[in-house]
Formats: sequence, structure tokens, C-alpha cells
Amino acid sequence: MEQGPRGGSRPAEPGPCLSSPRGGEQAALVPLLSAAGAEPGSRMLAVAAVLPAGGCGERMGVPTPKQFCPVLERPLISYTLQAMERACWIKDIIVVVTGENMEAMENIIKKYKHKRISLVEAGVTRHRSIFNGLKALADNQPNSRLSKPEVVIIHDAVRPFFEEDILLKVVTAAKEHGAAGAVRPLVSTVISPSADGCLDHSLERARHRASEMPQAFLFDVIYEAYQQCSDYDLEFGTECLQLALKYCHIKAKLVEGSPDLWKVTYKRDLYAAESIIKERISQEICIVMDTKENEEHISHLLEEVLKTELNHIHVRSQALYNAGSDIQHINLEQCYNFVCVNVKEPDFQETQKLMSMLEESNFSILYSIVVVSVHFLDFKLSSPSQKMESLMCIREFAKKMKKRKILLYGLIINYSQDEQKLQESLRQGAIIIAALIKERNSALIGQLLVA
Ligand SMILES: Nc1ccn([C@@H]2O[C@H](COP(=O)(O)OP(=O)(O)OP(=O)(O)O)[C@@H](O)[C@H]2O)c(=O)n1
Ligand SMILES: O=C(CO)[C@H](O)[C@H](O)COP(=O)(O)O
Repeated sequence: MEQGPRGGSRPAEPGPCLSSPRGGEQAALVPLLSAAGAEPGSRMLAVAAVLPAGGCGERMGVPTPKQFCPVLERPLISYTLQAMERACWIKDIIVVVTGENMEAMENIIKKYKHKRISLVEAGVTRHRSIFNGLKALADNQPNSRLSKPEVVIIHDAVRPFFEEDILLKVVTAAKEHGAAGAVRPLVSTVISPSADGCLDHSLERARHRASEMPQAFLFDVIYEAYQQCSDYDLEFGTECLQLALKYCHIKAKLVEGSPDLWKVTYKRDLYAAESIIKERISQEICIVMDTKENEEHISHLLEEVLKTELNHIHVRSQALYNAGSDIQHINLEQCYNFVCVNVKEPDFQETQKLMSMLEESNFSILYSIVVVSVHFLDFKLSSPSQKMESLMCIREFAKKMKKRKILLYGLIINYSQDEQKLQESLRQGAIIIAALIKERNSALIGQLLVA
């Protein structure tokens, strides 16, 4: 069955990007593939991708197949699709799922607005699922608007972390060599046991590699290999590159990949995936203040401390005084973290204003947004508990906002007249803000923390 628009034209809106900017080497490969970079009249390489997602995740040991397990409340496969969609030069993305998960997959595509996806029914083994995906792309499929690509990428749906760069490398190598795949150095040494359970021999680790994904093939090569291969291969095989070698005599080019290419297999891998995503989306913080930038000493100080304390994190400021227009300049597809500094207003009106603006500006559907409402108070002049009372309504408000994918936390910082004490509480405040942003813990929403 098919989803979304078909045909020759590609939607111009790949998913939002969590990746780093392109490197020079990658840029050199782009013209072959990118509509934007192609010379007028030059022929574009037709590329499609097949994502096997029809497994049951036995080794994960949970009832939900791992590709549908939530990571930060979003199914794992949605991250893989988002990464694949970023390569706008891939024309079709075939996702192979079991009949019973077809509807769930359709709902994911709708909810997270995935594009260029077609669904195909899985087989009982991974190789059979991939073969079904390839058949859907082969010529002369009745009632199909898919067309046969020159190069096909094969990528497990449970490998969510890959950059456009590695896709470009394997596709370019596949075009030249017929087949290509990402590899990594081995972590453990591979040994071969004999029948009695004792060591027979061990392989020299430095001379071997772990085969990862993505892989890419000239379509005719891999389709021919699957058509030729034995039932034994389809039942027990684990390596597509091997099929291309065995049945088409194509020696795949091996491309060194990044450590993030690993496959989510065990439950611990879900925790690792969550940490990686949290790390990535906490890199960008926008400080919103109810004063003009630099106008109020204290907001500026907090910004400075955040910049010093949170290494590698990009912090920028935005004044909320000109409500409405300024928030539009924040790229909501990149920034999922806001620190709202309430200097002038005694309560958290400014934070409320910010959240209304976030809601109105059709913010990210992909991740929850963290908003830390910061309030300053001289603990010598009034006690934090008094301030807390006036801010208690934050709890109810936070519950409401949670349903709208905004995680709201409160933070009171000691605005001491003593410069040293002030620096200390600002530093403590920055550490709390960093922890809230990195952890994204929904159990702590509506809490008023004190620095
Ligand atoms: N009949 C199958 C089996 C696996 N896969 C897919 O192949 C990829 C890699 O396989 P693997 O990690 O082995 O997934 P599972 O088979 O689900 O896991 P397990 O072996 O633990 O059951 C996964 O995206 C999986 O959904 C598939 O499309 N069809
Ligand atoms: O690494 C791979 C191919 O190079 C595959 O992801 C791997 O073979 C899948 O196998 P399994 O289903 O046994 O995990």
C-alpha cells in the first residue's frame, strides 16, 4: 500500500535537521544528487531507500517491536525516517512492515508528517522483507506509482543515527562499485569455537570490520542477487553485501562510518538512543527576557554564566518586549529550550506570554519544548517561600502545558547584593537549567527550584 504523494516530483520539505552542517567533501558529492546543485540538463541519479521494519524485536524482550518503542515519547522509527528524509535527493522511501503494524505505521507517518513514504508488507525474515521492498521498486509492478531507481539504499529502521554525509558516501561508492556499505572497527575480537565448546581459532581483530548500515547498491545488482539467492540465504542470511558478492560477483566498497551507526537491538540501546537525542536537542538554548538585551544587568549576567558553564551549548538572547514579532525569528525547528527571565514582572506573566507565543507559532511536533521560568529575589529582603507562594499557580499551568508538549519548570535565583554570592547563585542556577534541559524530566514539571 502507498502513502503520500507519488510520481517524479519530490516534496521540498525534508524533516527538520538535528545534524551538523555539511563538510567540504560532502558538498562535492551533492551535485550528482541534489536538485538544487544539479547543472541544467544534467541527469540526476535516481535513488530510493528500503527500510526493513518488519521484525518483532525478540532480543529487546518487550512486547512492542523495537521500531515502535517510544524514545522521548516518539516511536524510534520516526527518528530514522526523519534522518532519511533530510536527504531530499532520495525520491522514494519504502518502509517494510508487518500487516498487523500497517495501521500503526500509517498513523506515525500522519502524526509526524513524514513524506515520500510507501509501505510494503514484510516477510518472515529480514532478507525476505528487504526483497519485498525491492520488488515494490522493480519495474512493471501493477498499480504502483513507484519507479525503479538506479541506486537503492538499504537501511535498518532501527538505526536512527546517521548523517546525510554517510548516505552520500555509500550511494556514490555504490554507483562506482555496484555495492557499498558502512563499516566500523570491531569492539570485541571474533573467535570461532569448536564443537566441544573450546576455542578453535580467533580472528585478527584489526583485519576485520563490523558491517553496519546504510548500504547502497545498483538496483539491478541487488535485485538480481535476491532473485538468484537460495531459500537458505533468505532464511538465515544476515548480510546484503554478501548476496551481491555471491550472486553478482560484486565486491562492495567498504566505507568507514561513525560510531552512531549502531543498531538498536537490546533494551539498553533504547536508553543509549534517548541519551543521544537528549544531548543533541539540548545544544541550543534561547534566553527570553522581559527587558531589552543588556538593558537589565541581571539578565545579561545570567546569559554570561550560562555561556561559560554550559560548554558546547549555543546560548542566544531574545527580548520579549516586542512581543509577537521577535519570537518568529527563533527557529523552532532547531531550538527546543527556552529560559524565560522575568526581571520586571513580579510573577510569571512573561513566561505565560512566551508559551502562548510558542503555541501560536505552530512549534515543533517532534519534541517537547523545555521552558524554565526564572525569577530573581534578594533572599535577604524577602524569603524564597513568600515568592514561592505567589508562583504556586505554575503547577497547574505546567500540567496544562504538558499536554501541549511544553515542559515548564520554575527557578528562583538569589539576587544578592554581594557580588560573590550573586555569582555563586547564578552558577548554581545555570547548573539547574542545564540539568532540566538535558534530563527533560516530566516528573519535575511545575516544580519551583531554588538557587
Ligand atoms: N522479518 C523481519 C525481521 C527483521 N526486519 C527488520 O530488520 C531490521 C534489523 O533486524 P533485527 O535487528 O534483527 O530486528 P528484529 O528481527 O526485530 O530483532 P530480533 O532479531 O531481536 O528479533 C529491523 O529494522 C527489523 O525490523 C524485517 O524487516 N523483517
Ligand atoms: O548488520 C547488518 C547487515 O550488515 C544487519 O543489520 C544485521 O545483519 C541484521 O541482522 P540481525 O537481524 O541478525 O541483527
